[in-house]
This record gives sequence, structure tokens and C-alpha cells, in this order.
Amino acid sequence: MTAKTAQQQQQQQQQQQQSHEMLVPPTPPETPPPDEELSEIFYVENRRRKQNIKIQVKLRVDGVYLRRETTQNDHFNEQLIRIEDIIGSSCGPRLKKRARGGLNSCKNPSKHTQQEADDDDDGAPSASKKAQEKQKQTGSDNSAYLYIYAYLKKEKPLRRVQTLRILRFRSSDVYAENLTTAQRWHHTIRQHKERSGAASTGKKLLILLNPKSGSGKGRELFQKQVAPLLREAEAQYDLQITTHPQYALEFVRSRKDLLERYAGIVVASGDGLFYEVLNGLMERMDWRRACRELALGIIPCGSGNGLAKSIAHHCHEPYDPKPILHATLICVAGRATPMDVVRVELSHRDKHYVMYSFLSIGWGLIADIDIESERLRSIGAQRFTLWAIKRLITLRTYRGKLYYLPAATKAAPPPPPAPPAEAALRASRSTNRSLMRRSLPTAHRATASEFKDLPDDCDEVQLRDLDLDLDLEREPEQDLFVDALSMTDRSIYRQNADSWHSAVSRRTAYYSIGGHSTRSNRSRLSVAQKIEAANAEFMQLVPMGTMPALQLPLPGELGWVCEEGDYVMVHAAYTTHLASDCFFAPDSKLNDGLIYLVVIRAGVGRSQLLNFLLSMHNGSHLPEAEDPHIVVVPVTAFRIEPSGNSGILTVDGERVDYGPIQAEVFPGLINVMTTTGQ
Ligand SMILES: Nc1ncnc2c1ncn2[C@@H]1O[C@H](COP(=O)(O)OP(=O)(O)OP(=O)(O)O)[C@@H](O)[C@H]1O
Repeated sequence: MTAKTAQQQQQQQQQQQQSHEMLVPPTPPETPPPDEELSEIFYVENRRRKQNIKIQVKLRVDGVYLRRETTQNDHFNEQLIRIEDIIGSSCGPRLKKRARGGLNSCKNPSKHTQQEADDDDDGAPSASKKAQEKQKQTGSDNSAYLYIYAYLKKEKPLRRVQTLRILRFRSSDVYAENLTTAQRWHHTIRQHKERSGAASTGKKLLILLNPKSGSGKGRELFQKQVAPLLREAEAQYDLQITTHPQYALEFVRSRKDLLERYAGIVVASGDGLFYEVLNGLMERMDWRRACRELALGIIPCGSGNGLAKSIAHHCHEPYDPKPILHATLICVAGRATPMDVVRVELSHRDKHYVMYSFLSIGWGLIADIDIESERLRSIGAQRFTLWAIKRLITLRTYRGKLYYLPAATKAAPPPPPAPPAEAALRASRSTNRSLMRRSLPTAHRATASEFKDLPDDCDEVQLRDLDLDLDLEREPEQDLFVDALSMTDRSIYRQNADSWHSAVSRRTAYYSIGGHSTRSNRSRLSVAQKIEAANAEFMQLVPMGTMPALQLPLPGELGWVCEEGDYVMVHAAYTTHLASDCFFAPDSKLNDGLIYLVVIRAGVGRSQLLNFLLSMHNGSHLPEAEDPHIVVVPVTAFRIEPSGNSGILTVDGERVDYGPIQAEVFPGLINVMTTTGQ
């Protein structure tokens, strides 16, 4: 027997064995053992060289390994598609539309194998040849196809390369049997992805899309760039298109089954809509669980997109030139990383607000440029440059007091409030809910279960094409309490809720929600007990900070630093990027528990300021040595008390009322979608 014949026989045996394995899968496709490695030989016809290239494909825990060699075995090359780079797979008949990306169709042995060659030699037609002939006659294809969607991460330049591998299974004449084999691969890929850390809760994603964000092409961008990737990743999702400002906030705040239904919330918009989602979550009674369990993601369709860029920077993912594609890949990776949130308190005249911020707080130069240049929005990003020049010529300074708690002297955060005894909590809950219902005016209750449905102009056909679940349930009666709170003036609610922390009489403050007393005619003892229980519950309902309320003095002994003077700007940032092209706080980490306070004092030279503004895009704007005018202080909390009444304050790029403001970081309060995970 020649060496060649021996080799052929060995190959033949291998192929028969593989075919058998493929035809009779030992386990149902849904439950392959976790470490299962699947292996198969495929052939690709090289028409130009008139030869078959043999490809060994192994599905391993770490990815899909391909070894490509010529039939003479004189040359081979290998590739490992890492499991982290595979976003999903699908199997079934051949896709009608040629799939996007380089088509690399591999065929399993039935057509081009040595088996056939041998069959041909002795003149007996093989089963596969019969199938082939039958297929030719009937025009049918009994093959099952496995499509593997991957986006390979490459360095220098950092990028993702779209890659599609198609495996064609056709060892049997029966499509169902080929499909069973393909499904087994498909399920094993999914299982290996889960083993690698990708979450699989079986829940959907909630996608909130602002059709007006950025250039106003949100829907189009979603359909063209996001939806195909979600399909490849087999992501189940509900799409909500916002119809007006505050829509996302209301939706997130009041949707009762949010945590049961969704694994995460993805904002397809700018930072403004993410702000709404964050604040909607924080207004929920179950905010703590919501922050812990719901991963938040962002697909940048806005104009600033500071958060999307910061997340990409954090997990060393590319951003430009395809920010939407790259951000969607991050959102479907199934991993999440804790991110800091900053609790902001501000007061204006008699009003007192609390809000939650994720990006920045600005007072002075940058805030002024950001807001005042709005009038030039039509000229695009150039508006910032133009307005910066204008503001440099007519440089303003602001007088005020600045307090901050440097990170090094951070006071130990208080332990989280101990959960009250379950029974007491339950009792207080039912008591409070009934009290609240009684106390709220009828008008509030009438609107309580109102929910904005999809916009009338929503394109039903498009949405159906995307296979979306648009079912919005109305809130049941027992959820009235949550809704009722929201339908009162939110600022009043926040005002009273917050004053609970600081007011001399905590009890009274709690009971004044909505401006209606809830004191009952019951015995004093029972009211006192209820108040205690209500207070205990309320401790759970709002995040507890360590700062005194805005109107109270700060405790000097804890290491607070106070300075008074004239400032060109005080800008606090807690993510690396304020906008996709503004690398403002290069040292910042998503969950370092730090606020980077950048202070520019009056007296700074115009050229130094110009240099500062021009270098912000690459992060080289901050002084390396000590500088009397530009200072960066990592802090955990700060307070600004402006002296005058006119000026601009921004929170996450949006203008807020001008007046005293304070902020405190809550380390790792929320979880944002990343490719790296914890
Ligand atoms: N359908 C809508 N029509 C008008 N405004 C909306 C709608 N949906 C949401 N909004 C509001 O639009 C504001 C801005 O949206 P968003 O931040 O998403 O885009 P952007 O301003 O273009 O981006 P960026 O904040 O990154 O600059 C949000 O604060 C939100 O309240």
C-alpha cells in the first residue's frame, strides 16, 4: 500500500467517523456539555488553482479555531476567532440575501472528499453524489448553514474587523439532520460565550431611541447600523421611540416590570437621554436593585456623546470612524462594569433640587461656551471654536466660594443603612401606600396610570420588520403609589425628600410630599410608629450621601478645603471625555470614586487659556507641573457658592438653575455595558 493510499484510508475513516457523529448527535443540541469541543473538516474549492483547500474547524472554549491547509498538506495557516469577538451565530437554510461581509463558505466532506474520489474510482455512485444529482434535478439544497458573526479586534490602529464564517453542513440527504448538527454548533457557541463571562439572563434589552438627537437621523441610523448587529447577536429587545423630553425618564421611572422584563437599558441617543434614564431609575422605589441589576448602555446618536466615548476608552475599544457600530458591539457583549454616579444638589431662590449626574458639572468658561454657542447650532461643531474665540476676547471671571474634599482625606463613607426587619418594612410599605393614596389629590390620581404610548407617526411596518415587541401594559391599580409620586411636581417631591436629610424635623418633611399632610386621626402612638417605619423605609428609598444639605455649613474637621476668589472656570468631570472630541480628564476611571475638579483662576493668561482649549481634544491641556492658575484636584465632593446671580451652570452639558451647587460621588452605583466586564 502506498503512503498516499494509507493516508486516504485514514482520511476516509476519519470522515466516516465524523459523519456518524454529525448524523447522530449524542446529546440534544440544547444541552451540550460545557467544555464540549466540536471539530469538523470542511473543504473550500479553489477554482483558480483547481484544488480543494482543507479547513479544520474546531469550536473550542476560547473560540473558533481554523486550520487551513492545501490538499497536499504542504502549506497551512491558522486563525483563532476569539469567543469574545464572536457576537453571535445563526443556523438554518442558506440566507436568501447574501450576508454582509466576506463570505467564506466551508463545505463539509460530502462533495469534495477523498471518499467521493474513491467511489468514483470503483464506479459506484456515492450517497452524497446521489444527493447532489437529486439536488441538481430538484434545485433543492438540503444543507444546513451555520453563520458565525465576529468582529475581530485589531491593534494599530485600534479597530474591529467584521468577519463572517459560514459552515455548510450536508453530510445527510435530510435537511433536518444537517440542521441538528448545525444547531449543535450554534448552541455550543452560545454556551462558550456564556462561560467566557457574557451574561445570559433570558431577558430582553430595552432600547430607548430619541429620533431628534444629533442630526435627527436616529431612526435611520438605528435601522441601518444597529438593528442588523442586534440580529446577529440574537439580542431580544423592545424599542421605545421617545416622543418628547422627559419621556424616557417617565418610562423608566414608572414601568413596573422593568427589572423582571429587561436585562439592560440601551440609550440610542445623546447624553441627554442617558441623563433621563439615570434619573428615572433613581426615582424608582427599587432604585437600589435597578442600579444593581440593570446594565446601562449607550449608542451615540447625539452631538456630544461624552459617555459613549468614555466607555469605549475605558474598555480599549475603537470609537471612530464608526461610533454607532462600535458602541453597539459594546452593548451586545453581555458584560458590565460599575460606574460612579454623582449626586448633585442645587438651590435656586427657594427651590431645592437633587439630580444624578454621570458626566460633569460646569461653572464658567466651558459651560458658557457650551450653552451660549447653542445659537450657532446650525454650523455644527465649529460653533464651539467660534464661541471660544469670542469668549477669550471678552474673558469673564466669576466670584464665589469653592469647597472641596480632596480624595486623599476622604472621610470613611458611612456603611449602607441596615435593612429594616423585613416585617417592619412590609408593614411600613402597606401603611405608606395607603396613606399616600389617601393624601394625594384626585387630579394626581386620575393621571397616574396614564402612559404615553408609541407615537402616532410611528412607522409600523418598519417596526414589524425589526421584530419588535411594542406591547406596553398599563400600570395596574396597585402601582398607583409609584405613579402618584411622579405626577406630583417632581421638584416638590425632590425638595421635600431631600429636606428630609437635612431638616431639623425629619418626620414632618417626609409627610409633606406633594404639599398634603398625611397625618391621620389614629392614636398618637400608632402615628409615631408609622412615622418611624416610614422613615426606616425612606432610608432605603433615596441614596444617602455624606454631605450636609446645601444650606448647612460643611464640617471643617473632615478635611474640607475652602477657598474664595475669582474664577474663569470650575469644571468637574468624572468620565474621561466630556464629548467624543474632548479628552478632559485623562486619569479618570469609570469607577474610581473620584471627581476631577479643574479650576482655572482669574489672572490666567489668554495664551495659556487658548492653549488649554486647543489641547482638550487630546488630553494634553492640563499642566504637568504646579501652576498657580490651572489646578486639577481629585475630590470626592465639592460645593460652589457663586456670589452673583448671573452665570451659567451645567450638569452633564445641560443648563441648570444658577445658584449654590454641591456634588458628591457615589462610587460604582450603576453598571454600564462594556466589553471587559468588572
Ligand atoms: N422625541 C423628542 N423630541 C424632542 N426632544 C426629545 C425627544 N426625545 C428626547 N428629547 C430630549 O432631547 C434632549 C437631547 O437629546 P440627546 O441628548 O439625546 O441628544 P443631543 O442633545 O443631540 O446629544 P448630546 O446630549 O450628546 O449633545 C434630551 O434631553 C431629551 O429630553
